[in-house]
Amino acid sequence: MLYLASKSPRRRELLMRLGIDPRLLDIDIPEVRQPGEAAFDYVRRVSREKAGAGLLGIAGVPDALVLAADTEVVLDDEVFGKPVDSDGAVRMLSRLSGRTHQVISVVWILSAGREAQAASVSDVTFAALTPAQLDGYITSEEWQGKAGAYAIQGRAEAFVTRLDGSYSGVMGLPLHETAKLLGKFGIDVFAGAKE
Ligand SMILES: Cc1cn([C@H]2C[C@H](O)[C@@H](COP(=O)(O)OP(=O)(O)OP(=O)(O)O)O2)c(=O)[nH]c1=O
Repeated sequence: MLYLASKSPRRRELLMRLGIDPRLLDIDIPEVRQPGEAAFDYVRRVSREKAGAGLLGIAGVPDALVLAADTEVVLDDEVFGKPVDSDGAVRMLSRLSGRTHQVISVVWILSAGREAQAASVSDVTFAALTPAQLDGYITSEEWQGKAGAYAIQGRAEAFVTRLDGSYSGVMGLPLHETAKLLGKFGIDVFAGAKE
């Protein structure tokens, strides 16, 4: 049985695209980068902690696999998580405007006896945003709950002049890497296996 340790509706939708309908685990991990912690190490750690918290929540369930992921936006080695309010969103989007940033997603699968992980790093280039575009985007509220204050799967795709990497990875769950990872645990998404 596959459990998804995530509150993100996007991650569930993306897993369902692979034909998997996971059980959901509600986890809440503090996302705080340690001083001196490299951006990539931070994303890996948080992803691992989410999976670990999920596994704790179902301790004793036989054959359980827990999948979790973390996605962060990185610019100039600064990690942009989810903005706390609209001012924070304006600050992040103003920084991303006219520049190329990285989106790092790490997927982690954990079972009682085994774990494996995969990462996806994408380069995303934004056009220079006009004040009107920025205002309009803030009003749309699509930035809420999204790393870097944007969702590529919505209006913000119109900001993107170039994407070098994984679209699903930017959205929160890189499907190529996830399918490969599931294969290591005996779940072949192309064989129609559901769990
Ligand atoms: C950059 C980007 C991020 N996002 C989302 C994916 C993630 O939900 C979120 C990044 O925050 P995360 O901390 O990775 O995930 P989350 O808090 O939403 O969910 P959970 O920890 O319970 O799994 O940003 C998009 O939906 N589209 C995008 O284009």
